[in-house]
Amino acid sequence: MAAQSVGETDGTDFPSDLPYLSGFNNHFSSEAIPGALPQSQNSPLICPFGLYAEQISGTSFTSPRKANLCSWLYRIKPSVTHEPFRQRLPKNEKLISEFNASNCSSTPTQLRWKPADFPDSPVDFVDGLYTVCGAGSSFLRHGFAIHMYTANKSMENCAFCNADGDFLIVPQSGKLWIITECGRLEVSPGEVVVLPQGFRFVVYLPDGPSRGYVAEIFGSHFQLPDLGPIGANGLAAPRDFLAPVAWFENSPRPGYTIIQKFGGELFTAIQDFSPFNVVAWHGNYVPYKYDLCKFCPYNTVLFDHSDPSINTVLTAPTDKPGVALLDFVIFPPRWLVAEHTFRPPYYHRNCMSEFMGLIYGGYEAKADGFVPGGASLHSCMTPHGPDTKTYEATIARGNDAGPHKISGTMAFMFESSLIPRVCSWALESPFIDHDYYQCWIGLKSHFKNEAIGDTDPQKVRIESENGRQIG
Ligand SMILES: O=C(O)Cc1cc(O)ccc1O
Ligand SMILES: [Fe+2]
Repeated sequence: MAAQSVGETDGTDFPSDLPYLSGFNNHFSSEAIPGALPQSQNSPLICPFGLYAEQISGTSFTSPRKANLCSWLYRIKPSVTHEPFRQRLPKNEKLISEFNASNCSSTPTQLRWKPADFPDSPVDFVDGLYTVCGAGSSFLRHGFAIHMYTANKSMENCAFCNADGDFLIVPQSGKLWIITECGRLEVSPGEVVVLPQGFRFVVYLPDGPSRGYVAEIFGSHFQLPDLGPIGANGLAAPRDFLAPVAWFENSPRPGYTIIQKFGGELFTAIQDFSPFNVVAWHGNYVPYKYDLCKFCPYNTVLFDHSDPSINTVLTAPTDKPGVALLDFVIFPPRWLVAEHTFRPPYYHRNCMSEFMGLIYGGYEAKADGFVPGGASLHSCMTPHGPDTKTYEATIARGNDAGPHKISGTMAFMFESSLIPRVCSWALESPFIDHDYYQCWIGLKSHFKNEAIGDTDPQKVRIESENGRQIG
């Protein structure tokens, strides 16, 4: 248990030394005013300072203790104090949580997008969100959506609440100042933030234009991966996950709008106060952030290429052991030392589907075309791997390549066991790279059939048809 207190400050001006609570899945306690947290019970008849007690559950009440997530918030007014929800108009047609033939296509084609331009008219985080692909259903509590956003203005007099699932936001450009009901988080590119289902939050853009990626998961929550034979340490350390400390505002906010995403659609409800009125809270269901530079990568130290799962930061499980609804994997700076090994990612077809993004730098498997802010999708069993330039350069370096450090880069992958459908607007996007396939077309046959003593493909075919043993 940890307790920390901060005073009331202006929500639009974050201090540079914002305090955090450290740990993953801890049961935290935090109070912005000492004494605001009820002691020895969750729901006293009268709470300290006349606060309302309100619970937020991230798992069913009866979930096993090790999976159970909930927090108690002690607030000036309860969340229910608002006018009825109404459908938000105009609709954001490009934000969805059901994936079917009316809004999506299924395609095995390798897909790649260039970075989307920042908007030229004012757009905030909510209006800047658009879904790229996904599978399953928020209603059925099984599935995921991958969204991206470009925005250039802070949210004003409104807060967002996602009833559908958890958001894992990966900012690529532009810092985010996020106020949540548990407190404030500053999230810069290179850091990621998880905003669990149901929490109200607002996104400010202190640096101006911003772009990034969002993985949304329905019916599961992120965990740290098991470490197996790696041992007790390595990859993302629990203490590097940072949750906010309690912070509240208490000024009247006429016409304040809660924008609730529910079944992929947006609804609004008006209230006359800020939802960031939680003076104290405790629990293990909290927003948190993580700095990817703190990740301690493990990899091969003699030969061959490790599967990317070795660098899993967070995993959202399904009910099948070892099968993820969504893994968040990174490709951080690290030494490549493997001997007599093709060091870039191998050519492969995967029964899982792989969505990739690039935060900064270059990606080891692609010499060109995959740039920061861009994205790629290689779905279930779609072949992919290093582009021709990367292959040829690796072979040219030969077997004697000494230890080499990949630096100044941060690529990531959202990998899912569900097969994503791709949104029509993503397929029709002006940023889609129609020539993506070309990056592999130049891969030549280097086959030398020493047994036959001939490399002419025509002759090799005839020999083989004559029944002679080849290869
Ligand atoms: O396709 C990709 O680039 C991601 C990836 C990287 C790697 O090192 C091994 C497998 C894999 O899917
Ligand atoms: Fe892959």
